Amino acid sequence: MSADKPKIIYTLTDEAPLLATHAFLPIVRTFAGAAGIEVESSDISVSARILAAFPDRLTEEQRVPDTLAELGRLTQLPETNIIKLPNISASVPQLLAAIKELQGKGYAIPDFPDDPKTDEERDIRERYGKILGSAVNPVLREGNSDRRAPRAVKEYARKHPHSMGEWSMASRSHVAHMQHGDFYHGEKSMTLDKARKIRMELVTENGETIVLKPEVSLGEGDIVDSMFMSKKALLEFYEAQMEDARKTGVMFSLHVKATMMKVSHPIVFGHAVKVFYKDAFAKHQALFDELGVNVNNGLVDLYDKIETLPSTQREEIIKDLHECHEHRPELAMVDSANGISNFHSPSDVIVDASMPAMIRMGGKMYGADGRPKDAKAVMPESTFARIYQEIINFCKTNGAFDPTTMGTVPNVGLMAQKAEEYGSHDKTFEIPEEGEANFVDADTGEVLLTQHVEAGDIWRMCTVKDAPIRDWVKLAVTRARNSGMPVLFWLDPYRPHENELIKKVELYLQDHDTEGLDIQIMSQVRSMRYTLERVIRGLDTIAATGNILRDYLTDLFPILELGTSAKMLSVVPLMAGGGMYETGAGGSAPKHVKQLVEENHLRWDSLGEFLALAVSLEDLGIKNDNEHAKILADALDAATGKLLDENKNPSRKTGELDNRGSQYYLALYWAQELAAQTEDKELAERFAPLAQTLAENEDTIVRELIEVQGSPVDIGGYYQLDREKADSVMRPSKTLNDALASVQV
Ligand SMILES: NC(=O)C1=CN([C@@H]2O[C@H](COP(=O)(O)OP(=O)(O)OC[C@H]3O[C@@H](n4cnc5c(N)ncnc54)[C@H](OP(=O)(O)O)[C@@H]3O)[C@@H](O)[C@H]2O)C=CC1
Ligand SMILES: O=C(O)CCC(=O)C(=O)O
Ligand SMILES: [Mg+2]
Repeated sequence: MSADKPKIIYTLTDEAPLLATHAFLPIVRTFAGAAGIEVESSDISVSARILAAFPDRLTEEQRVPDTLAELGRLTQLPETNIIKLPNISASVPQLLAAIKELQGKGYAIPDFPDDPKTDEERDIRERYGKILGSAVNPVLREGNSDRRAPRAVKEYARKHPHSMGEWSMASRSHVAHMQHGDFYHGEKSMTLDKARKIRMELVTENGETIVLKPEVSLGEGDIVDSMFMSKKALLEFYEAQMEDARKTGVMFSLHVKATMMKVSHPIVFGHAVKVFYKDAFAKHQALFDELGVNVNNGLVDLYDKIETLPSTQREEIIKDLHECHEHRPELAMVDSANGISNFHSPSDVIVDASMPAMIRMGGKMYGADGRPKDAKAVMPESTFARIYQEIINFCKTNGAFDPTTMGTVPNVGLMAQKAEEYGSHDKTFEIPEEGEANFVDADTGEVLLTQHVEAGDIWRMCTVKDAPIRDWVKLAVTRARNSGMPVLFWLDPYRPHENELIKKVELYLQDHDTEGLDIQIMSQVRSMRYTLERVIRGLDTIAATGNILRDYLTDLFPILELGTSAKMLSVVPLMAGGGMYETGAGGSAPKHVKQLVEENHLRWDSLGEFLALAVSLEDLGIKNDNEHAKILADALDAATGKLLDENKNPSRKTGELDNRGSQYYLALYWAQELAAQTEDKELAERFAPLAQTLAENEDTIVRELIEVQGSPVDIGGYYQLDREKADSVMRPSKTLNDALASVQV
């Protein structure tokens, strides 16, 4: 293989996207290979990341390289081209399940120490800590985010609108957030006048200094925030909201992002569970402590830990838990058939996807009886929760959005170099005792920002570097120019952090030619209102937002506009010059894996991946001056358009065309486009036979892909698939496989 052969790095991730890759990668390799492009896979699944963390516990054959670290290094090189599929951002219950599966497969990795006591346990806990939550994205996303629905996708949604629940003026659904004592309330922020090393320390009431983070190095012009959430205020808020929901007879639901805010939100989640079941906790606290029950990991943790108890004792606890429901509101359910409630696990309800689903369903969630009902959506932190109340108000007044006429809301999101909450993971602390929580200049001893905190409060530092802000502003201007759409910066001058950002945005906009562009800055709530007024008139508006709103809005609008965020194009122009091409915003869809395993039907839509690959190839073509890559990219774009026109997306129902069938049609149209193009005769000739074989055998291939459906399949694991088994499940058409294998590479 020549050293300078252009290369795409294709990530292997988890769950549904990984299964889809088993079918799609051979297609990609066939097409790219014929054009002289190398496609290298890189396993960043949660299981691979676990194994990479414990080489000392594994045999030589079992060891795997630290691919994430390697990919992180590559993001710094201008030639890097990565296709990044959604991966599991693991909660503790997911991590525990993955560990158990790997141990069962003979890997001598250690148990997860929830409450480490020895040095060895602390070391293990630290290694696992790096795998938990959003561990991949902050490393790879070394650029800002550009997410949008391409025109063809938007037109498809207009022609084939998804279902939308009705909204009524009488809907009782609403958002509840804290009014004081949350991160928004007490936030302090500053732009650094010079490069500084900052220490995070707590000076307790009795004068002791506890260093929580010895040093964070920041540069001149970087923004740094200190914020805390008061435990006392949080508990009072939960109590009041639960009582309000009970009295008014509306269902209670909790929406957090325990994966991305992997330190703070599990704590916030755990408090909700403890308040809801406070009588049972009061009665059994000593036993729960002894058992090491930690409901920050969900009620599932409690149920697992009491498994070891004698049955009478266990049943008494369960009875006491059930009794709490008598004095509490009805809880929203994740899986009513199996009694799985919103409190079961912190990663079952993830706010970016769960709130749009509720809004799409006319403001409803499922109750214990399996019926959709109005719900109180509790999001303690008010900083971003307010946007959801604004859109709910809008729907109550104007009714549900109409996908056939609504405008589109692309996003330009600030996230590079661990911007904002992405960088807070190792700078978030649960405060051990009352005192002053200070940011101190490690060289001069100067106190830069200070907060008065109490035991149990959550205190954190968020930072955003200056260079990513410049890059974000540039990306927003470029998108405004290329799309002709107005850009709104969703920034709230009352929030100290965003006020610092506003100053920079105003300054850096001056570096660009903005003549004729419509660029405005508005607070989040006003931005939402302004955008929605345009949306219902069919007008498009780019949202330029910070990292959390990037995450929230890039599920919210696509889910309303397209039915799923998986149909979106998601590009990360890496600041060092390379590119990362992601697939929509949708997650890794555990429910889809269940359907595949039980019925051999994969409803996962790989459209986002097709769109990402086309841009990746285009970029490769431009940067390497590689005509083949450009032709492949154009042909793939056209093929994706045809796929949408012909409506060959996966069906949700077993027995109909699924992900594999959709990929077959993509390969057919792609080969046909290549065979038909006249720019490169050799490439046309290479693909003509494939186009012909795939077309001639359409009935056979589709039959082979559909007739296997309907019965369970074995993929050899959940977190670590058996590659061969997964290949055979995901590639059941011999005719298709032979046709692909016949292409000369
Ligand atoms: N970029 C990344 O790496 C991301 C990773 N995640 C991770 O994914 C996991 C699950 O996240 P969660 O938020 O619960 O979301 P899910 O993956 O469960 O997605 C929510 C729903 O959206 C629909 N959906 C999502 N993607 C597709 C697709 N490609 N084709 C068709 N439908 C799709 C499915 O609806 P239906 O079931 O009705 O078919 C799915 O159940 C978590 O571990 C999370 O951290 C989440 C977001 C981004
Ligand atoms: O980083 C994560 O954990 C989730 C990312 C996500 O949901 C997104 O980027 O849309
Ligand atoms: Mg998201």
